[in-house]
Amino acid sequence: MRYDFNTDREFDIIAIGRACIDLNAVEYNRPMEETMTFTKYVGGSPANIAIGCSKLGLKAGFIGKISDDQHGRFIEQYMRNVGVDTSHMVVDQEGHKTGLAFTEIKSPEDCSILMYRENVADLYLKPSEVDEEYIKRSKILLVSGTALSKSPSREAVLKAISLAKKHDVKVIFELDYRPYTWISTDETSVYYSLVAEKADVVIGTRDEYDIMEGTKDGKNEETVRYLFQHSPDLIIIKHGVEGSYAYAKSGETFQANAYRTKVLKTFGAGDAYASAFLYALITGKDIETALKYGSASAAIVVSRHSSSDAMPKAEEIEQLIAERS
Ligand SMILES: Nc1ncnc2c1ncn2[C@@H]1O[C@H](COP(=O)(O)OP(=O)(O)O)[C@@H](O)[C@H]1O
Ligand SMILES: O=C(O)C[C@@H](O)[C@H](O)C(=O)COP(=O)(O)O
Repeated sequence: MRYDFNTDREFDIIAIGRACIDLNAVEYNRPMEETMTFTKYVGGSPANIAIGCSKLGLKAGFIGKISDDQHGRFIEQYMRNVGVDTSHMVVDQEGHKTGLAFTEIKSPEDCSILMYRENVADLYLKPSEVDEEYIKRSKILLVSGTALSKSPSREAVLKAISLAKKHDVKVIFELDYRPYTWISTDETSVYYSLVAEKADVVIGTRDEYDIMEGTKDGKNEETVRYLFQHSPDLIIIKHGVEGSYAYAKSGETFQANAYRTKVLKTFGAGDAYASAFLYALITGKDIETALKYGSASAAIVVSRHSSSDAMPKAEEIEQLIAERS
C-alpha cells in the first residue's frame, strides 16, 4: 500500500520547530560529570529530520527562529550547506538564545540528554513569521510536538497547520516529547491531542502516545481507534528495539523489526527513522518498505556519534536492508 502526496509541489517537506545544537560527549561510557570534551553538531528533532531528508535527496525547507549570534549562524550555515532551504529561518531580534542538548553516553544502553532550554529562540517564533506562500509550495509540513509547548511558537505552529490543511499539504505530526519544555503532562496531552486529531500522519513512540492519551501502558489498538475517528489516515507507533508498526485507516497493519547493530548511543534513532520513512513514502515505496527504511536509517545513526551529521545516504540504507533480507 502506498501513500499519496501532491505531486506538483516544489518542496517535498518543510519542517517547523527547533534548530539547536547538540554537544555530544567525546568520551563514551562515563557520566556527564566526568566528561570533559564534546563535539558540536546541529540538533533539534525537526532540524535533524530536515537534514536527514535533504541528505537522502529530498527538497527540504525549514521554518524556525535562531539566535542572532555565532550559534545561530552555525546552524543556518550547516543546514544550508546540506541543501536545506533556510530562507524562512528567522533571526531573533530580542536576545533569545540557541537551545543546547548535552548528551551523556554512560553505556550504549544508558544514554541521556541534558537540555539547556531557557529563553530559547525557537519557542519565540511568531504566527506573523509563518508564510502561507511558503507552506503551500510543499507536499508535507512536518510538525514537532515540542514546538507546541509554549506561546508564541504554539500559535505559529497552529497557524502553519491551518495553512497546510487549506492548501492540501499533508501534516505529519512527530510527537517528539521532551518533558523539560512542558509545564505538566496534562498540558502536553491537551495540545498533542488537538494536533494529532488534525494531522494526516502521526509518528511517535508508544510512550509518547501514552503522554498524548494521558494513560500508562496504552494499547496500540485503542490509540488507533481513537485517532481514526479524526483526520489521521496513517499512524506509526515505535517500540524501540522491539520494532515499529504502521496502521492505515483502510484497516491494514504493517510491522518492521529493528536492525541489530553495534550501538554507540541510542539518541538520534527517532529522527533518522522519521526522515527515512518519509523519504520512502514520498518516493513511492509501499508502507511496509518505508518502515524498513526508517528502521535501517535508525540502526545506522545509533552506531554513529551524532544525530544530524550521521544521517545516511539512500544507498547505505538500501545496502543494510539488502544485507539483512
Ligand atoms: N538500539 C537500537 N538498535 C537498532 N535500532 C534501534 C535501536 N533503538 C531504536 N532503534 C530503531 O529506531 C526506531 C525508533 O526508535 P525509538 O527508540 O522507538 O524512537 P525514539 O528515538 O524517537 O525514542 C525503532 O523503531 C528501531 O527501528
Ligand atoms: O531534539 C533535540 O533537541 C536533541 C536532538 O538533536 C538529539 O540528537 C536527540 O535527542 C535526538 O534523539 P531522537 O529523538 O531519539 O532522534
